Formats: sequence, structure tokens, C-alpha cells
Amino acid sequence: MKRFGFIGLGNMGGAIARGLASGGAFALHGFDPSEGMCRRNADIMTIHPTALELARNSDYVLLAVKPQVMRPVLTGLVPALGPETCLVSIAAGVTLDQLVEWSGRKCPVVRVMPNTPAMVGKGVYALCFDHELLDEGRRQTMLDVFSSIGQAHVLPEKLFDAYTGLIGSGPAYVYAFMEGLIDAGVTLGLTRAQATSMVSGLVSGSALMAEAEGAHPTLLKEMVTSPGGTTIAGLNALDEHRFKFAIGRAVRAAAERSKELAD
Ligand SMILES: NC(=O)C1=CN([C@@H]2O[C@H](COP(=O)(O)OP(=O)(O)OC[C@H]3O[C@@H](n4cnc5c(N)ncnc54)[C@H](OP(=O)(O)O)[C@@H]3O)[C@@H](O)[C@H]2O)C=CC1
Ligand SMILES: O=C(O)[C@@H]1CCC=N1
Repeated sequence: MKRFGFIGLGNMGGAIARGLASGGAFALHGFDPSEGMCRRNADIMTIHPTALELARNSDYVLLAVKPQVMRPVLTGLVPALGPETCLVSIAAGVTLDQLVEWSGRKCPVVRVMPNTPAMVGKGVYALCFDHELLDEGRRQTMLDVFSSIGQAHVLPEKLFDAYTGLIGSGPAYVYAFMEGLIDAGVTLGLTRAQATSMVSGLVSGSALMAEAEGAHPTLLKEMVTSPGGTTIAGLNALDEHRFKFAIGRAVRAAAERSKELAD
């Protein structure tokens, strides 16, 4: 059985590890400086005392640390790396060139960009297979791994900043939208508990419908919008306040920040 190691067992590392654990295809290994994180994940993986020790015991090493600590973490792994190990980074902004250089040009490297719905097995993942040392077998394994825990899309690295701004950061925009709806419901007299439960059902039902119908959101929107009715009054107010423009600005700002993280 191949061994899959996780360096960093926080929000994303922990979520992806849980997803892989339920598939049972890999022996899991982990390292995190926080004892609490190690304890929380000890039921599904072998915990190692150092990142180097973990890398020595893994065929795939998934790096789930903040971009700011990626360089020292990777340079510390170099003695354990060789062509038999495959590195997988989920850090925003850290480029393939940086990852390859900091890991001593010794092994294949994959970039993956997840999002937090990974925590409920519904992550959307971008996979970058641009590294020349990456063989077909490992590409297929990565596709199988991430398809088994959500949706996997292969993207060239040049689209990773865009993807990060749109889908990596995307859940936060959805939650901000939900927060706005909930506050509006409370303003109009619903209790916060009622509004929260209703809005959550609204968003998940609408998303399910968009997936099931396979129709463009514009058409789905038209199904809600009666001539001279309530919805068109609400949509016109959104237009007045430049709702779509604000969303576009948010995604572009996040994509720009992703680019800056490489500096
Ligand atoms: N959260 C998100 O929505 C997304 C995050 N990402 C990327 O995923 C990565 C991880 O983010 P996230 O899971 O949210 O962050 P978290 O802070 O939840 O997890 C990072 C973990 O790494 C640990 N850590 C810190 N230093 C080291 C080290 N030297 N060696 C090993 N582990 C270390 C941290 O411990 P401690 O807290 O004690 O420092 C923490 O437990 C980031 O690079 C981020 O860009 C990508 C897409 C989405
Ligand atoms: O905010 C961040 O930097 C990370 C990357 C994408 C989502 N969260």
C-alpha cells in the first residue's frame, strides 16, 4: 500500500486526510507542530515527531502549511527527498518553480488548490501537472485521489491565481452572501435561527438545482422572475448597487493577492 504523508494537519490538511482515510487506499502519515492537531488525527494516521521523519516514510508528501513557512519546511525535507517521492503543495501563491527549487530539484511536484468544502467531502480541486518530472502513473494517482474526495480539474499553473481567487477563496464569498441574506431576514422580523436555517436550505437547494438542471444560471434566474413581480424588484436593486461588479472585484483582488504571495 502506498504511503501518503501530510505536513500540516490544520483546516485543509486535516480535511483532505479525513477524505483519504475513508477511501482506505493509502497508509496515512502526519506531522504538525501542534500536539492538539496530532492528537485529533492520530485515529487515522501514524504521527511522526518531525517533518523529515514523515518524508522518509511517505511516497506522497502533501504540504498543507501556510505559504509563509513553505520555504523553511521544504528545505528541511531535502535530505529525505528523491525521485521516488512526490510532493503535493496546496499552498496559495507558492509557485511550481519555488517548490522545485526549495525541494532541491530532486522529485516530482504537483500543485493542488482545494477549497474548504473539502471538509464535507465536497471540495473542488485544481491540479497542476506542469512539472516535467511528473510521470503518467502519478498524474493518474493524483486525479484518482482528488476525484475520490470531490471534483478534480486539471489546470495549467498560469490559471492558478485566477482559480485561487475564484474557487479557493470562493466559499468565503458564498458565506458573506449568506450572512447578508440572514441579516436581511432578521431585519424583516425572522429570528436569526429561522433565517439561518432557511438561507442554508435556499443556497444548498439552488446549488443542487443548478447542478441537476445543468442549465445556465441566467435561465434558472428567469424561472424565478415573474413579470412585474417581487424578484425583478429585488434584482433591480442588486443591479443598482452593482452586485456583479462587486463580486468581480472581489475575485480579481483575491487573484492579485495570490500572485503577490509568490514574492
Ligand atoms: N483554508 C483555506 O480555505 C485554503 C487554504 N489553502 C492553503 O492551505 C494551506 C494550509 O491552510 P489552512 O489549512 O487553512 O491553515 P491552518 O493554519 O489551518 O493549518 C496549517 C497547519 O500547519 C501547521 N504548521 C505550522 N508550521 C508548520 C511546520 N513548520 N511544519 C508543519 N506544520 C506546520 C500549523 O500549526 P500552527 O497553527 O501551530 O502554526 C497548522 O496546524 C495554506 O498554504 C493555504 O494557502 C488553500 C486553499 C484553501
Ligand atoms: O485566504 C487564503 O489565502 C487561502 C487560500 C485560498 C483560500 N484561503
